[in-house]
Amino acid sequence: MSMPAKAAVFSAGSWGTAFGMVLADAGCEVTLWARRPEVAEAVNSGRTNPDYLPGVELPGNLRATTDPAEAAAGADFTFLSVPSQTMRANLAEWAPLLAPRTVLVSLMKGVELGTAMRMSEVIEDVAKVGPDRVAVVTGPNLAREIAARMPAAAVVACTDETVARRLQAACHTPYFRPYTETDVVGCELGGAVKNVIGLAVGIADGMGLGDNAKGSLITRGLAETARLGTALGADPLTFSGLAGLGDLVATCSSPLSRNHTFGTNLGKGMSLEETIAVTKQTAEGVKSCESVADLARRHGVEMPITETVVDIVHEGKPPVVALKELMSRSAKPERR
Ligand SMILES: NC(=O)C1=CN([C@@H]2O[C@H](COP(=O)(O)OP(=O)(O)OC[C@H]3O[C@@H](n4cnc5c(N)ncnc54)[C@H](O)[C@@H]3O)[C@@H](O)[C@H]2O)C=CC1
Ligand SMILES: O=C(CO)COP(=O)(O)O
Repeated sequence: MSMPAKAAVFSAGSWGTAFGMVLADAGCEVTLWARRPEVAEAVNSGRTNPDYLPGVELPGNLRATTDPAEAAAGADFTFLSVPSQTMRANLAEWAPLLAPRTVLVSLMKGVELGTAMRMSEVIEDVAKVGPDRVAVVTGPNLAREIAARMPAAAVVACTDETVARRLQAACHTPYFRPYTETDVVGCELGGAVKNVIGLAVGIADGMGLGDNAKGSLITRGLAETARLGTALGADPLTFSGLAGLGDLVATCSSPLSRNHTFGTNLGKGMSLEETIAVTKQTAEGVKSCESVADLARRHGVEMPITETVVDIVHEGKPPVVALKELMSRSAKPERR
């Protein structure tokens, strides 16, 4: 019988903890790194993480530590689940501690501000590893539903398909069904841009614009995601899969989504400061809307919904004005 895979998960937020649970249920030996001792203590002694997943009983084979070296030791897979904008600094600290042949797996959905780099690019840059040692997990995976062991599919992507298959085996459970993919660029962009479109849909919901507006924003949002992806070498078909349409539908229809909820609050008339104050967890689109817009401008790609989100969130443009401008853009064919 082969040894169970060893997994390190950095860190113990909503998704790190829920995904740690998936890995544990799939038979991996999992160590979760937590920033705060009280979180590690709650996981180890109480089998809970009340700050991030209240009411969820964690499996006994999920251990936590605040020592990054202990978490990283001997891991076949090292999962990274911190806010995208702190990842570079976090990984710079952890890189010397990583197991020599570990595969680094991004669970994150963001684009770095300033560099406009995807998370796998930041990982390669900081950890000095090739693309065959870097993978991504993405798809319609709201942490609270996964933690309740509700069924979901996902994508595990790596340019090296053998690595993707190993990762697939490491996280396949009766309630979590991962599919392999080699289009890492498309998978990462799908996840990062859906957070921005999730904000846009939330704003529309908050304004009471109805379900036709929602369907229109989801579809046109997917069109601009695919336009950016194609310019960056992604396979356009990836965006009609779990990493694109699947994730977009889950986020844009769920009150569990932080990005959707953030947008809804803005659309209802809350100020940015008030909205940030009531948002307890990471809503990646708030920062990544700027880096996605930056990436699009660098490649000469038009992303009107993303630009509108930047205007509303960061430039203080009233949503009613932004709506009027979006609707009065010049008429054009649906596909071009
Ligand atoms: N929550 C969800 O349903 C899902 C989230 N994701 C992605 O997972 C990533 C993490 O998100 P969540 O776990 O939801 O966020 P969260 O806000 O629940 O947890 C963030 C974690 O990062 C840690 N953290 C925050 N600032 C840090 C810093 N400066 N240095 C080190 N650690 C720091 C926190 O202690 C916490 O453990 C994001 O990129 C998100 O888009 C992906 C799929 C599902
Ligand atoms: O990525 C997610 C679901 O797949 C979670 O979305 P939020 O970050 O908006 O909560």
